[in-house]
Amino acid sequence: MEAADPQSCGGNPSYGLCVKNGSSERNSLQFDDPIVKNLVDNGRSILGFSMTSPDLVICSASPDNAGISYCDSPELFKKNKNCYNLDSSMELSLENGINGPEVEVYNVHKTPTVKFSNVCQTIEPEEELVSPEASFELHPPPVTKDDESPRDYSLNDDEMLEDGRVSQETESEGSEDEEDIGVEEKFQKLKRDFECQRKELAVTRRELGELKRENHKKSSECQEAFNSLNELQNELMRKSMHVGSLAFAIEGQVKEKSKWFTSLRDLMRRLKIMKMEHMKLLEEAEAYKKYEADISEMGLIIKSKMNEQIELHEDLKSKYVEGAKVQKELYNKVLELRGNIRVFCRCRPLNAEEMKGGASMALDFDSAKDGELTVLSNGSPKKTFKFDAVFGPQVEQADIFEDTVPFATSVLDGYNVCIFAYGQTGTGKTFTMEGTEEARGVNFRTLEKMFDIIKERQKVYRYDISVSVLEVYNEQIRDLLVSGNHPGMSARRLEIRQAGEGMHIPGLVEAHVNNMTEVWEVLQTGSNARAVSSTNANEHSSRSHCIHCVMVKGENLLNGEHTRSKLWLVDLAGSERVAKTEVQGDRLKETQNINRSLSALGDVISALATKSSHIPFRNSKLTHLLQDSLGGDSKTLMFVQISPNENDLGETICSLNFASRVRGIELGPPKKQWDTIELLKHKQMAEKTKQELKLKDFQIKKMEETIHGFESKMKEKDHKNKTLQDKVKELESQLMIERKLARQHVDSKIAEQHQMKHQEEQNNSILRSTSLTNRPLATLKNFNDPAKPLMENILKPYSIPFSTIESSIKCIDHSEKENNPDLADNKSLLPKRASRASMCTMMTPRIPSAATSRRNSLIPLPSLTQFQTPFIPKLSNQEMNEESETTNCSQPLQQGHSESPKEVKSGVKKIGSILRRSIHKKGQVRSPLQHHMRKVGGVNVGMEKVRVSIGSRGKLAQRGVQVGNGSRRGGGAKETQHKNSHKDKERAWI
Ligand SMILES: Nc1ncnc2c1ncn2[C@@H]1O[C@H](COP(=O)(O)OP(=O)(O)OP(=O)(O)O)[C@@H](O)[C@H]1O
Repeated sequence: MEAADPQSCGGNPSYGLCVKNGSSERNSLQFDDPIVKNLVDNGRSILGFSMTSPDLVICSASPDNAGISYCDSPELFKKNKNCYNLDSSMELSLENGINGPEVEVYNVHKTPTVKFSNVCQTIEPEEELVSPEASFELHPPPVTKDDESPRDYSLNDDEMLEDGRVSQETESEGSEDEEDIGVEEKFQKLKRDFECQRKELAVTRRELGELKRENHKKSSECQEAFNSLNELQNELMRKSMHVGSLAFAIEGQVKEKSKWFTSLRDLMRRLKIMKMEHMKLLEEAEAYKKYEADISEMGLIIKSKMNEQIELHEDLKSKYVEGAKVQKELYNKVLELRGNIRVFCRCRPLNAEEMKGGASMALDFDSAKDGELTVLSNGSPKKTFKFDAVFGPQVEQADIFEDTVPFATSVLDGYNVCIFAYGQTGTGKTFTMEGTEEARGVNFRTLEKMFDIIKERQKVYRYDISVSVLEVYNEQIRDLLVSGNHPGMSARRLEIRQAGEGMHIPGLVEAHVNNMTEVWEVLQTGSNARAVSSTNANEHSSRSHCIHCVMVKGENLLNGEHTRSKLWLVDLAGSERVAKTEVQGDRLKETQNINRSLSALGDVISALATKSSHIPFRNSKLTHLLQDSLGGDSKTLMFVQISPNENDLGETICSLNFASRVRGIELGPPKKQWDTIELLKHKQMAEKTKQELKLKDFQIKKMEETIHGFESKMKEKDHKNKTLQDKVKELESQLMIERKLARQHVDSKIAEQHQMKHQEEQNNSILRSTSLTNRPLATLKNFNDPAKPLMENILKPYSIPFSTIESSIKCIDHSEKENNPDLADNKSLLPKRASRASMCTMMTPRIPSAATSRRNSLIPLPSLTQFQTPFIPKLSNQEMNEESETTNCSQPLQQGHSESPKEVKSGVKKIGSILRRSIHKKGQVRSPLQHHMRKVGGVNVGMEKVRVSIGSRGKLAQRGVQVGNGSRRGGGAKETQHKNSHKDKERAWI
């Protein structure tokens, strides 16, 4: 069967069916209705389904029949315009399926429109949809009135006869001039043709009936698909709602989580700071521990030193005991010497001149060993003197010094010692004291001995020796070590001052000597500077009293004792008789001064001998200077020098008498000359050390206290750290509990939602059943009557006013729901939503919704906005109400009159694309969406992370959904079968 070409049919605007016979004869059945032409055109309907294929509906916007789509191809439209009457239009409704009798043709002033259904867009244009698939809902087509019987496009026999008659009349009128026989034959032929055509028409009618039935089948399948599509949309809607609520819950959880994280971060920072402080305190504590260890080490060292000192002290004590013994022995010897003044008598030998003059010896030295000296007069003993020692003319310098050594020792022991030589001029005083280079005198030897002893004592004692050399010349003190002081020259006068430690001459040069070389130089310097002149008695007579003052500072290294002692080595000027020496001028003056000072010395000695209360030390410079040595607390050694010449006997006896008086002086026990300054210094040092020890003890106590304080602080810090760590742990545990509670809350919400949905569905089903029961029995009969068209049965329940659905759509603001789960959970809104969903669930066999997988992102797909913008705004409230009303009315095909063809086109396109996409999504894996969501990137990253963190919850939710659908599990096998069949159908459609 082919659609007849209008042009081939004589250019008549009317159309018909051309039937090919087996004899290749082409008979055409012409119809005025262009729809019939469309039905048979190329075996495919421009309505979108094939007349020859059982696959039925191919969506006009389907890419499979893009070139044959209905009304969306301008070419076809143009072609149709060219082919049909320009003014004619048609209007088909797929809502009622492709039902031949239901196809109505309108001739004039009709706009070709196609009404799939009243597409109910549940999502407002401004809404942020979660899923485009969930954003629309296709409602079943409006009800076709039962009383509207489908128009039968078949031609009646009468009409055909009339047509034949008409054609016969026209032919007969046209063939008046033809022959009668031919007419009869033609008539018969035409009659036969007519009969054939009638038969063919009957066949065609049967075929048309078959086509109708097939059409019914296809329409029922289409309705099923439509219902399943609605079901899927509703499921998608529910899922999107669920996803929105989940997203809101997640957002809340994320916010709470961020708060917890910030608090946790703060706590961690505090903990870090506390840890840093703890580390610092630990370091300080370690440092203090080190200090403590150092202090303990110091204490140990001090203790060891103390022990050493104690040992040394003990050693010194023992040594001191030994020294004390020696000292006692020496003291006993001194006592044996009758006091502290020892007098040695030395007689010089006769000089060559005296020997020439035949001088005789006036002294007897036979008992000299016993310290006795006998003065002879004319060969007979005149007087005997007893001295500590008597040295004859042949006694050498060294022998004399042997008895002098103890005085040197006494000086280093801290005693003041005075060794002086007294005697007549020229008797050898200078020789005894100074000596010569070959025969050193007492001065040199004493100092030498002293240095020897110092060397011996250097490990125990430390000495400082300085030497001053001065002379008393004409009652003036002269410093012989000052350069430029020449004899006879006026020099700066030195005065004697009384100091704490004795007599002191300010400005006197003190030459420090460390060895005998230096001593010799000093002695030579002084000797050279001494005033010496030649007299009758002595070629080199000393005209002054020469005094060597050796100052000794000793320090006992063991006990720290300091001593300051003096050794006076005095070479007195020789007494002489003026008449005898016959001196004049300066020599006389010098002699007078010398004798005066010697007389003063004699007076002092006499006073000391008689223990006079007044000792005239100040009568002369000499006695004043030797006050310490003669005073009693020093040791004195006097060499009384005598001449053996009988001519000098008088002077000898005077000298011996003087010496005898000196020897008779009983001086008190010598006193050790302690260095009081050093003693004071040591006392101060001892006090200082005591104070330092006290301070150190105080510091040690303070350090111990600080260490104790730090330890207590450390303990406090440790306690604080522990408490903080416990707090952190508590907070973490609280956070975990909160997370668990939030998860449980979300899961419970999801479960509640599912339960609510389930209940609502049940309620709605009950309501629908009640509404069905309230319906007329005829309708129910029709519904249950399989002979009736399925669309009639299906579309009946959709008589619910659409305004309620629309209002429910309006009321549900998805954006608000997503941001406010309470709103989403609002029970007042749920029935509206449920009423919309129930329209699909009640009347169609329930297609179990497969557990739709969660979307990978919550952001809307780009296609949604494209879809919403042109289409959704058109569905205003009024329009929707109108549409719902018109849906209820008997003319469903007139609903789209208010819409322009372009809008309808775009709407149809979008609906088709959405349907295709949703079916494609249902039939295929959701990978495209996932792929798309992965591409979304930046915005979705945060939520993606959150999703990862709540993945288990998502699973739980999915489980919850499955649990919520537990009632469906009973028919699980059936459902799966149904699913598979449904999917197979979808694939077949695609
Ligand atoms: N024991 C002695 N052995 C040898 N020579 C001596 C001895 N004593 C004195 N002489 C000599 O006698 C001389 C005079 O001696 P010295 O100058 O020492 O006497 P003096 O007492 O100091 O006289 P003055 O009082 O005038 O100074 C010197 O030449 C000295 O060498």
